[in-house]
Amino acid sequence: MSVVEDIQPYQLSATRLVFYPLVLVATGLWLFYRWQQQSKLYKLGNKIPGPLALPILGNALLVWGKSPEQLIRVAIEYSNYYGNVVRAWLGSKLLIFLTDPNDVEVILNSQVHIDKATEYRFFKPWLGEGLLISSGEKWRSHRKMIAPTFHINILKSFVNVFNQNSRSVVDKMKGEMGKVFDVHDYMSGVTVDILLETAMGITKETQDESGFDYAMAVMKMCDIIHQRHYKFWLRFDAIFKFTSFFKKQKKLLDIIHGLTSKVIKNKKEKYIQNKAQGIIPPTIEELSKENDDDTGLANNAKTLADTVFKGYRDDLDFNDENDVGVKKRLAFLDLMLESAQNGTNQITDHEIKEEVDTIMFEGHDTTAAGSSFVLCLLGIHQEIQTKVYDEIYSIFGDSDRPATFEDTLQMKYLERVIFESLRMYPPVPLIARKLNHDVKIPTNGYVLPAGATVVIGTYKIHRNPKYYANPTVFDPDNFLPENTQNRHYYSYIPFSAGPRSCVGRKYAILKLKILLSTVLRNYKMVSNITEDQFVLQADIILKRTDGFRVQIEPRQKVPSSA
Ligand code: HEM
Repeated sequence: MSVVEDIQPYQLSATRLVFYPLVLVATGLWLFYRWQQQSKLYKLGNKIPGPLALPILGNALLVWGKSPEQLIRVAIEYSNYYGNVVRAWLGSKLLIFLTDPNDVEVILNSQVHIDKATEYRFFKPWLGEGLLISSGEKWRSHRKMIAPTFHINILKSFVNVFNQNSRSVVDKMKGEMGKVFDVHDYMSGVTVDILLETAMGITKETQDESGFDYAMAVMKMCDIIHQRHYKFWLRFDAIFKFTSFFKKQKKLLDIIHGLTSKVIKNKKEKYIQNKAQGIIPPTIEELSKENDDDTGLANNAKTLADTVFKGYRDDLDFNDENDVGVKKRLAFLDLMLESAQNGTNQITDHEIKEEVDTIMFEGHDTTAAGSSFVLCLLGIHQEIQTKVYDEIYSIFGDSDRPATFEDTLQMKYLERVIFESLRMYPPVPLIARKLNHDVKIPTNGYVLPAGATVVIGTYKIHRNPKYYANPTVFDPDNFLPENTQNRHYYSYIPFSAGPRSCVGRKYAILKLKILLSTVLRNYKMVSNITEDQFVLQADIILKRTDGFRVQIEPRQKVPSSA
């Protein structure tokens, strides 16, 4: 019997079933690869240095299965090896990493390259088309409307909210005396409480169970989005929908959106009732122009931040110095509702909800991580903590009085400490943009093609020895005026820069000064863990996966000279 006769009919059909589809898939992949090689994206992308890419997969294996801690190490290694412009292929997706301030300026300072990368889509079910992820005309008009709600006069009206909540977290931390604990838990809790009040007007007194549930839901949602960034399979909606994370996300979003919608509805009803009685709240313009003669700070109001960020040319510097003090306090939500009702801005209730949700997210994880890093660093660098406390003592003595806005202007060394901490541990370590047009950058005249995703490595830029003499040493003097004045503006971008920079920058700095000074007036931070033991994770927000572990001791309210 011949060999062919030996093969049974069912074996032949099985061969056909497996073999032909395989040939078809392989041919399809090969044709795709050939087509890809001819594309402009591919040709321009491959002129940029980067690791050897496999057909179809590109460099995906370099990141496959890596934990967030490993990813940050891989990114730094490749950037050290290939230089300031590095390309990588994730399948057919081109990523270009930039770490030279001159190149970064071309992207961030542009009015054209303002679209966010597709990775930001994980926020969409939560934030909708809010400021962080929207693009085009919608982003432009909302930015124009929201930036003025962060006017320094409006921020000043939040000083008491910052004080009360800072005092309250100090009381809560008392139970940790003598133990090693994760200070991020406390910083995260107080940040959400402050945001509930400043963004939505929900105070401790008016806050019922739903306020607490909301705070927990915001924290858990951040966690799910973190998971979707670093667990590769969760990136695909088709898979994510069948996981327990999806069910959890649905429940959390019901809580978050339920509360925001309820608050907006109640506030709108109240606004209409008040209006009928002739009670009309002040407009954003009125609040921004208001002058309080009693503080007399006009010429004194410039801070280090004004110098450090002055080269950004963003929309946050509307003549703040002339405006001092404000008596009325309105949450961002009230201001947006008011401007929609009085016809100044065209914004629907749904859009207001998206913007409030966005502020709750953006304002939370960033400042919680920022404040936690500062407290850990001060626990490690005792001599710097002593200097910070001496400055605080010179402002407050041993009193327990709350901080005023004027006090925050005197916290010059603390401000340098905050800036230095944001340099070494920027809460947003990466900024990603999708290019819709080709763009030429100064480094080697490379042309970055439309369709590529540009990833700006803030963490790496901040540790460039060309701009910081000892980049890995925590040294607040990096922000002495003589050291900042000639430094490239884009070598320090914790809040991003240009038209899409952080709208909450001034809010964040003011809040951090009050919160941190209140904690330090009551406790001495202590840490046995040194910086080289920090385990950092690369993610949307830079955190320590080993936890922000510190100890606290009661503060002896005396200056070091006593
Ligand atoms: C230390 C604290 C903070 C840091 C380091 C920080 C950093 C940033 C960065 C880097 C961006 C740009 C993100 C990107 O392009 O992908 C951004 C955007 C933004 N931030 Fe912040 N942020 C902080 C605090 C806040 C606070 C407190 C708020 C609000 C209360 C806020 C609201 C926003 C909003 C709404 C955007 C989007 C702006 C736009 O696209 O036009 N941020 N932030």
